[in-house]
Amino acid sequence: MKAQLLDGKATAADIRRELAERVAKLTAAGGRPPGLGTVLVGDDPGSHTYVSGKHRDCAQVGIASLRRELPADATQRQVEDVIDELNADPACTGYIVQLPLPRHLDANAVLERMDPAKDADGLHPVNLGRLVLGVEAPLPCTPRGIVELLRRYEVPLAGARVCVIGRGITVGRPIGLLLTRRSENATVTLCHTGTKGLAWHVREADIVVAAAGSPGLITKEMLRPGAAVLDVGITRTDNGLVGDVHPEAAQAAGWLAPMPGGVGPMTRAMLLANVVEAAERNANSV
Ligand SMILES: Nc1nc(=O)c2c([nH]1)NC[C@@H]1CN(c3ccc(C(=O)N[C@@H](CCC(=O)O)C(=O)O)cc3)C=[N+]21
Repeated sequence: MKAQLLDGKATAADIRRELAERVAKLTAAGGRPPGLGTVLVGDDPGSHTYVSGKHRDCAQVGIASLRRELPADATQRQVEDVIDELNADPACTGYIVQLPLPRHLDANAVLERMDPAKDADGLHPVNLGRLVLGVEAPLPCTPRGIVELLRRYEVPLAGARVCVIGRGITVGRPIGLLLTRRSENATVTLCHTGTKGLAWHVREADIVVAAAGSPGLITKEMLRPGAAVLDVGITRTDNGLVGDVHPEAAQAAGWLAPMPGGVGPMTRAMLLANVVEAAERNANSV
């Protein structure tokens, strides 16, 4: 039996259509269109591709684009000046700082300087804190995209055993906070490079979120037959992009969000959703 596809590409396209209608409503009322800012430092080709994709998505939905690019040797001061500028710019509804930043820069200081109300990534410490507290705030895009994908395909979450592999700030750390809310009610185990007996933990899981960045880490033999498997790993190799889930794992999985075409497009769609929601909040507060 082959796994049912969790089609992130098609689902993201549906979400963009829904968001385009909400943007049209905002602008029909005479408001200015929402604007997404991106701050890109350096010339990592992967980062450039991602940022360009985000602006293409914006154009489709009616969100204006504000691109800010700095050279790889930009100083902390120069990056923070751009942050201050976007915080003050009324045309910028929300923005992201593309990660990772070059190593000589202090990424945490940059993130803390952002206006939390303009944090389209949900990665500002105040917003991560609100997530812990259960206070409404922009949510981290990849975890939100994963939950949305599972919901739309009606993968059972309540009581499900979820195994997350990877403790990164954008995915592994925050996703447990979303999935263990009362509204989702899953039970989450967070595995990482220090985990003993990874295969055992994966085998217990109804849902596996592979976000370690380790090519082919999750094999068919590790999976509980019928498990939902979401491949969030992306490793650039000479043979193109490789995910964390071994290609043969599809034979054991009940559902599969592949890479590409799974969680990546959902991440981008949730970024747009965070911006549209921020614009709606602004419209309601004037
Ligand atoms: N501040 C910040 N926010 C981020 O959300 C963020 C970041 N920094 N840094 C890098 C990672 C990575 N990331 C991806 C988003 C979409 C795809 C995506 O759409 N992938 C396509 C394939 C893309 C391709 O072919 O290159 C897919 O999976 O189908 C991939 C990766 C967001 N990130």
